[in-house]
Amino acid sequence: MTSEDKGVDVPAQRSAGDTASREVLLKVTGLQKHFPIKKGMLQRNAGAVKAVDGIDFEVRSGETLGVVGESGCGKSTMGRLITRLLEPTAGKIEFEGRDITHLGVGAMRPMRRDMQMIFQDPYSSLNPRHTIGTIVGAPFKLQGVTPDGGVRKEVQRLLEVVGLNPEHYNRYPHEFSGGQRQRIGIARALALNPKMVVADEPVSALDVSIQAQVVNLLDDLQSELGLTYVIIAHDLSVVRHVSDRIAVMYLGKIVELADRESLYRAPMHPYTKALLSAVPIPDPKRRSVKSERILLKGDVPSPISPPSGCRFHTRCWKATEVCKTQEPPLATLKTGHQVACHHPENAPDQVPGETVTAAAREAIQIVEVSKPEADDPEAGETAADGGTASPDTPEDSTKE
Ligand SMILES: Nc1ncnc2c1ncn2[C@@H]1O[C@H](COP(=O)(O)OP(=O)(O)OP(=O)(O)O)[C@@H](O)[C@H]1O
Repeated sequence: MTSEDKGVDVPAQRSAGDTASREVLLKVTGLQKHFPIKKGMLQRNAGAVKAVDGIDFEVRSGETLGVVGESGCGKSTMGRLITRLLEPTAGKIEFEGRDITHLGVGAMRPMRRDMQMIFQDPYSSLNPRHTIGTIVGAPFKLQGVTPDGGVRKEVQRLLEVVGLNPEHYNRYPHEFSGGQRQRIGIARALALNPKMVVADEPVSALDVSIQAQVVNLLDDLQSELGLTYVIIAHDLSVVRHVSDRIAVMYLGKIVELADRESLYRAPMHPYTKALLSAVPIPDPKRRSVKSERILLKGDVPSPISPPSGCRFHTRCWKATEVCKTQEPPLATLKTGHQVACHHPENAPDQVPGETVTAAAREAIQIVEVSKPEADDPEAGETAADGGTASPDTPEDSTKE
């Protein structure tokens, strides 16, 4: 997010090319997670929730991969799979070239130092009965590690790194605001000096005025500590300025994966185009310009029985007969830009000559929205996002 978006200073935008030459830290191939549905006294198998249904991607050392998509598309499940908090149904996960797909708890323990997770809800992810000193110091205990200078000193250093007062070591989570609690979660994640951090909706439970501070903190920590991030978010405005590349998920699949610039400038998947139409325009000169928002009319189908062919065809305004029957592969149609679509935007049609179905003509509603004035940045974010942020402490006073 820009200073125009949020009214705060943010680091300069990163260049996607910066990380392209770095080594691959995480490689995911054909990853699946199907949650079985059991029914009746005998707990018979009655199908499965196909939460993640065959995804491939890589994350390079030092880069940030943003993962976006609507609620229920499988983002959190993907995050828990790659950090091995969940056992995959199929596919392969490699970390630094090592196959970790089915490592047991014991074999994973040393790997846990290198991959950490930050959770969405800073209220429920911290044990209310533990002091923040105990919470942030817990990873040392779990790993049986004593840092130089002792746990207390290191925890206090970590609290300072994330912008909290080290003197608050003995305080309890309820004494902190939402933004401060998320900083505690970040300090805990950093304790063992990880290589990769998976942040699952790290700011969506926070007030919009505090979201930028936490995103900026993550960005600063990445530069200082050389971290690699996978940042999960349900809307594109959160990951916009911190991601090098962005993966868009829909019903358990990656439908588009591209360099940030390329994705925002010329999205290829109609679903991405619809998501982007809800993101505020960051250019202050164009803020008051009217723009069109694409409202997808249909509900998200069930991941228990996703639609045949392209999973998005039931909500897509470009769908043709081939979309109903043939699943489009995630193909590289431009350098650094992969898309799974028979009729992509901003690229040659992969199945030209097909006619749009009658249902597709009814699939969307175009709404003209006036973008808010430049001097009211936060109003813009809320309006365009449908006001999704929940109330929080009004100011995130750190180091009080
Ligand atoms: N333990 C589970 N057992 C059964 N189904 C599950 C389980 N965890 C997730 N699911 C289902 O898998 C699908 C994907 O869920 P997931 O939480 O990964 O999506 P998400 O994109 O992160 O959504 P949200 O932003 O709402 O968390 C959903 O339909 C969800 O109900």
